[in-house]
Amino acid sequence: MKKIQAGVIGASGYAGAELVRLLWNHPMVEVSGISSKSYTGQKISDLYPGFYQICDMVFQDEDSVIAASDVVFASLPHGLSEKLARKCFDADKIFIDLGADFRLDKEEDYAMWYGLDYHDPALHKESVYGLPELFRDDIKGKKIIGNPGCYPTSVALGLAPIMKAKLADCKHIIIDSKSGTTGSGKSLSEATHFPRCNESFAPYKIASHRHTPEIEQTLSRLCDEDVLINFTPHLLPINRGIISTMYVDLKETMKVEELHVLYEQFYANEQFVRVLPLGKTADLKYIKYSNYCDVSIHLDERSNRAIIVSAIDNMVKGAAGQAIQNMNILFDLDEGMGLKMVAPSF
Ligand SMILES: NC(=O)C1=CN([C@@H]2O[C@H](COP(=O)(O)OP(=O)(O)OC[C@H]3O[C@@H](n4cnc5c(N)ncnc54)[C@H](OP(=O)(O)O)[C@@H]3O)[C@@H](O)[C@H]2O)C=CC1
Ligand SMILES: CC(=O)N[C@@H](CCC(=O)OP(=O)(O)O)C(=O)O
Repeated sequence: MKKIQAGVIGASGYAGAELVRLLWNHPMVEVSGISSKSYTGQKISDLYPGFYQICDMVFQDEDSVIAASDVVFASLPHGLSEKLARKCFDADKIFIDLGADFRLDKEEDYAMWYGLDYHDPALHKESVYGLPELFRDDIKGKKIIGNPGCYPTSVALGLAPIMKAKLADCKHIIIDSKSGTTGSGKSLSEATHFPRCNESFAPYKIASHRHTPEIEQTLSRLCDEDVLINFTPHLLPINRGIISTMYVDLKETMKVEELHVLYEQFYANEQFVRVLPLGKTADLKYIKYSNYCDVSIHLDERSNRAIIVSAIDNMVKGAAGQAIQNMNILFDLDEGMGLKMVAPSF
């Protein structure tokens, strides 16, 4: 069978380079081209020596990558993807955007939280929010995918069974998330500078993080009611991983065993969401470098408050791995192809 020609725009960035790493080992993919503006003409292996003698591809311009590809992944700062998506759409190529440009249904949310406008609104009607476990049927047959944000992936997978069963008090959901520093990309920033973040731990963007509308959009869609959250991200002094602890007041009195059964049934057919046995707690250790999302179920019986913990690798399930899952769906392949790696245990 002919291999899929897959190109990566923004392959010099963290999420882009992770895409190249994963696509390189995908049995049905040939990496057709990689782009960077700052490193055009240089090899990816010069920038990231882990690729040396395995993938010594040279960074090209964006148009050359698009021309050579059946599917184009874009991993760029927000606001740069619309024009590329238009080129791909008109050329009948699939476009998978790792940024936020195709994630939000309402243009006013994008304007409010990202300070940007849609320049090609018609294109957004052709796109779909690509969270496979929750919206798989909507993804099939689409040409433009808005790959979910990293925090929103961990939250949506963690809360979907409760939301779908309409068990949550939708106006009082508290989400406390922690991310490793690769979440902020390769640019040098004060917050992620080693002596600043090492041996430190603090929340940031309290009540103002741009993932808030994306999380509310997904949770509202699942329960058919307007959801209001308090979302507090924290910066963890580690490279990879997101752990989200979520507090939900339940409308009915439940036993933790009942809640656990609800989750086990909801995710019974999902290969990348692992509902942990009761008594276990999701832990970044066991999902790093993998496409798995671990979810552990807890209940404070005194307050009838469910406490759900989810863990993902922000670079894999939170970005590149999920994007490849979407590609597999669109090309009618096994959804887990190229993604079934087990996390290292130490
Ligand atoms: N890091 C993460 O955990 C996650 C990231 N994402 C999203 O993925 C996207 C990429 O993020 P990340 O890899 O972390 O970011 P990086 O800063 O590491 O990489 C950004 C990439 O964009 C390119 N770029 C920057 N400015 C421009 C420009 N003006 N024109 C063309 N290319 C440009 C850079 O290329 P150059 O070499 O030319 O500088 C680089 O390849 C973002 O939208 C981010 O929100 C999504 C989920 C998780
Ligand atoms: C630690 C850190 O800085 N994380 C980033 C996560 C956002 C990200 O990666 O962008 P997406 O919207 O594409 O998911 C942040 O808080 O902005």
